[in-house]
Amino acid sequence: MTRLVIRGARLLGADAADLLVEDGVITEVGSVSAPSDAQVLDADGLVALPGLVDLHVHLREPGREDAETIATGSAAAAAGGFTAVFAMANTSPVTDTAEAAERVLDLGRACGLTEVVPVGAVTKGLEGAELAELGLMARSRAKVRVFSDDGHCVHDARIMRRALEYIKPFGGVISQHAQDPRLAGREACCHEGEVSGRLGLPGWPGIAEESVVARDVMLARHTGSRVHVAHVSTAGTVEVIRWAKAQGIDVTAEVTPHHLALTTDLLLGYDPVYKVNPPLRPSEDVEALRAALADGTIDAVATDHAPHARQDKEHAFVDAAFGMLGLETALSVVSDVMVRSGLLDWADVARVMSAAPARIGGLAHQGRELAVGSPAHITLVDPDREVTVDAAASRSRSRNNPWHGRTLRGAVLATVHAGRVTHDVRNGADGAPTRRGTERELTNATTTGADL
Ligand SMILES: NC(=O)N[C@@H](CC(=O)O)C(=O)O
Ligand SMILES: [Zn+2]
Ligand SMILES: [Zn+2]
Repeated sequence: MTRLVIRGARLLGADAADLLVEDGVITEVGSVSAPSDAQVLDADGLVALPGLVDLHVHLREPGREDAETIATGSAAAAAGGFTAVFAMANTSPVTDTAEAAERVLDLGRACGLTEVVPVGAVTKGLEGAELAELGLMARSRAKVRVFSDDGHCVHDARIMRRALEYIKPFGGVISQHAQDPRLAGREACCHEGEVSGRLGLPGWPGIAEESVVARDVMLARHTGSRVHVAHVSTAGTVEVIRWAKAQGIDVTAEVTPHHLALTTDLLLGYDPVYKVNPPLRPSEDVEALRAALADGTIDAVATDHAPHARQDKEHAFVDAAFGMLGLETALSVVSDVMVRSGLLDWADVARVMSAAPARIGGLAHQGRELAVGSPAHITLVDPDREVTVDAAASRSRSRNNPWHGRTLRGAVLATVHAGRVTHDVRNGADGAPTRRGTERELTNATTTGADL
């Protein structure tokens, strides 16, 4: 039996306590006398959250292992406090078959640093024309429940309707990248507004998102099925979701840390690190997103971690790839922007970064209260620790980190996944030994030949 004792953690809504973990399950909460064979993790003064769950990451494997692999992405996830991540289907080949989904699942398990849950494509090849094998993916070992063409919008209303009907019997959900392709064309690369005018860049208007979300909530109502709105970025979308929820429509939504914190004016320096889809919006939108996360209109925070190799990102703004890293900084950004301002407390963070995403994604064993009988997925947070982000220190294989050089308050110090410590910053100076340890495990455990 493997045993772990977590000493003196601040549990939500309770006093500090020790946790005894045996074979991956919490077996005692209170004052625990450590068995002699137990590993001990000091959590004095740290907030213990249920392991964080990310509904939206891009791990790039298979196809773009030069940007990220399931191994490097898993290491970044563990460092960010995540015990489960949903890997988007826009890989090469696309995750649009049961075999492809099982392969992602198996690669994630071989790493063992976090649960890697494959997202299935809605349409074959993400082409928007023909439904993918939704039922086969759902019935596979990967038990796919979340389907998304993310990177592309399921823009054909008839396909969206069919997909919603199809996934309803097995409790699936469609995560929609809401972007009307006619209102925000391929060339659109920043928010349509004053800044796009000044920069002379083609704009992506908020209505391109809002109009698709309005249509989709009506399709969800019509089919009685479930829609999840990926990376909500505008105040107008928040209004639509608020209305839909008030009608009892089965809709959920996520917001990214970057849309909660960063605004369009960062683009004035033409730095492609800030190029992302949907684009950074003006501060009025950012304010509305924060308020919506605080009042529950937006259910979850999801990173949309989107690593890109240098040769794809370091271009003139119009030509650079869309996307930014997010896994390692998410908790710190949420702490800095939402907790310090008093908009959320730590119990709310547990809800929006763990319980809600676990529920939306259908993971019954994740997002659970830290109590006897729960699986030991635990994230230990120091709410007062200041971190200055260093892109070069990332576990990710890519360096498109918009937080580089910024100081954020609140940080993940350790992560426990299924009873195993997958990250511990204090395990030596600046976390370096942890990192080496992690990398050794990774190179041993994967077949990708990742030269970490
Ligand atoms: N968010 C992004 O800017 N890019 C994502 C795709 C997506 O989430 O739409 C990517 O795959 O790089
Ligand atoms: Zn997207
Ligand atoms: Zn995405």
